[in-house]
Amino acid sequence: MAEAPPTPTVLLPEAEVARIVADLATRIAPVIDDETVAAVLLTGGLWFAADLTRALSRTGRHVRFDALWLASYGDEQSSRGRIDVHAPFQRSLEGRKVLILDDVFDTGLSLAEAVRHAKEAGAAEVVTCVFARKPWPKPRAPEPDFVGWEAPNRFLVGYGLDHAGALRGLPDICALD
Ligand SMILES: O=P(O)(O)OC[C@H]1O[C@H](OP(=O)(O)OP(=O)(O)O)[C@H](O)[C@@H]1O
Ligand SMILES: Nc1nc2[nH]cnc2c(=O)[nH]1
Repeated sequence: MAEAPPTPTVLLPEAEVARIVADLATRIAPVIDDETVAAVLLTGGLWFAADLTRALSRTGRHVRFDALWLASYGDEQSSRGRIDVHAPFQRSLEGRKVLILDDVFDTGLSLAEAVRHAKEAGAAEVVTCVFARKPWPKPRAPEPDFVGWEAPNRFLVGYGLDHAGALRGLPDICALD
């Protein structure tokens, strides 16, 4: 029989997640406007993007929304170092400010690729925000403009982060290692 997966250890309970998202919204709202396109990186960024856009609305900032479906990890626990584009942006970004949202920043390859796609699509300005940033021994470029939480160097699950497609719906952020 297959070995049971390790039990997730809670690192950031959902109340802390909510507090961090609300704080991010108050920091981001002044640097964007209602013409800004919030662009989520699918799939993992979906939970954070849903919460952040609602938190922005509570501050009176009602952004547009789009998605870019990138995949670098597949079902692995480390980056394959190659980014596949499963689905491009759906609407024109020409001349717009774009707020790219993702759940986690690790090697930085996904965010760099997303910024490149947004600029290629004609974005006038690109602002980036990740919920969690993991440590990395070498410089990463670009660093996100906004970071919610400095995460430890562990394999994270929950709040969009998956283990081979599972556990994304955990409301807390947990470590699986
Ligand atoms: O900084 P990086 O090393 O590029 O890692 C970050 C990316 O890894 C995860 O995506 P993944 O490719 O696993 O796809 P997913 O969104 O479907 O989970 C996560 O959602 C980020 O987009
Ligand atoms: N699920 C998951 N995906 C990642 N992508 C980059 N880092 C991580 C991580 O810690 N967990």
